[in-house]
Amino acid sequence: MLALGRLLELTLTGREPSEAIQLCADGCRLQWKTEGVLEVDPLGGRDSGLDLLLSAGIHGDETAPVELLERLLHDIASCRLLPAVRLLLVLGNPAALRRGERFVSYDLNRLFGGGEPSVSGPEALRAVELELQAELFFAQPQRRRLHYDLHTAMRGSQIEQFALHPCGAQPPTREQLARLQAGGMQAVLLQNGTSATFSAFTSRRLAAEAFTLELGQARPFGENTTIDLSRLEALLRALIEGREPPVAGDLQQLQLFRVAREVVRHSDAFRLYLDDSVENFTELVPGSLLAEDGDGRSWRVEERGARIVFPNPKVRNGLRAGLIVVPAALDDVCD
Ligand SMILES: O=C(O)CCC(=O)N[C@@H](CCC(=O)O)C(=O)O
Ligand SMILES: [Zn+2]
Repeated sequence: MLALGRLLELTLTGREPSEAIQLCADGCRLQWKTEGVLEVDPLGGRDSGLDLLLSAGIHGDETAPVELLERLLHDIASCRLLPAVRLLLVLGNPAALRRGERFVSYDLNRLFGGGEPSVSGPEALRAVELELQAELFFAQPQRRRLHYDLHTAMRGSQIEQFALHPCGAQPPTREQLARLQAGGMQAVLLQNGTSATFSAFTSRRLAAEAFTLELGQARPFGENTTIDLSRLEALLRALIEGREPPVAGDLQQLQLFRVAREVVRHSDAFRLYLDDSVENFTELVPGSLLAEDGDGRSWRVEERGARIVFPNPKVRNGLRAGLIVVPAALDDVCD
């Protein structure tokens, strides 16, 4: 296998490759762009016109999707997977991946598109670097742009694999949803308002079809045996080879939700009245008190069918401490 096929090893050891460009025997070209970022260009005749950005490890303790990207790259670098797309592979936060922690000094996925101008440190620099890499990659006109940002969650989930549609993006199409369903996603959560995530950046600023994918519970490297990524892996292999898999028109199996309210931690007085064992998508009791903060702020459950996603009282002040979500209908979501 070509040395550039070992992107994870290079990244975890903080080494630069001795050659930044290598050619596979079948003619595809691998180019190391910067730490954790590798571009794959197909042979001219095999290019399907898709620019595909796959990112993982934006949070350094979410390793299953990093292992998935590494498997795909190994197969590309040993000519077992023949790309027919331009592909950018991104290991988001190398310093945090080396520590096995969500972040080093600030959550990287809150810093894209100038999310927190006052924040400095390694993640602020990395956000700018990844924005630049994504901009360069998606700079070619007349091509289809697709970005999946792969994550795993801190908690267990009643719906194990789901996609988040970023704030500010065009409503998803039925075809996009069907593709996600084909990749094993059981639900799609539509967000509104603003957000400074990587997928919101590529969708809003770079006009990519972009989704964050949640793929199970976060575990350290080598301990991801209970997460089944087979459907997503099959979808990604098909996309990479330029075989758009047949997408079922029937979206009945796919659950849809929208964010009704965001719970934001404003101060150290913030209290979340949910047990640590509560899973994502757990139904909330109508009328119950969900959280309180200083200045008399409180969140009481008002919405019918409300569920909680990503509850986390330990975030920094000013950041999201949970999402109250409600069911949505396909006809209200898509044209
Ligand atoms: O488990 C959690 O609390 C968070 C899991 C995670 O990292 N989720 C992403 C979602 C990004 C998005 O909203 O598109 C995040 O919080 O950054
Ligand atoms: Zn994450």
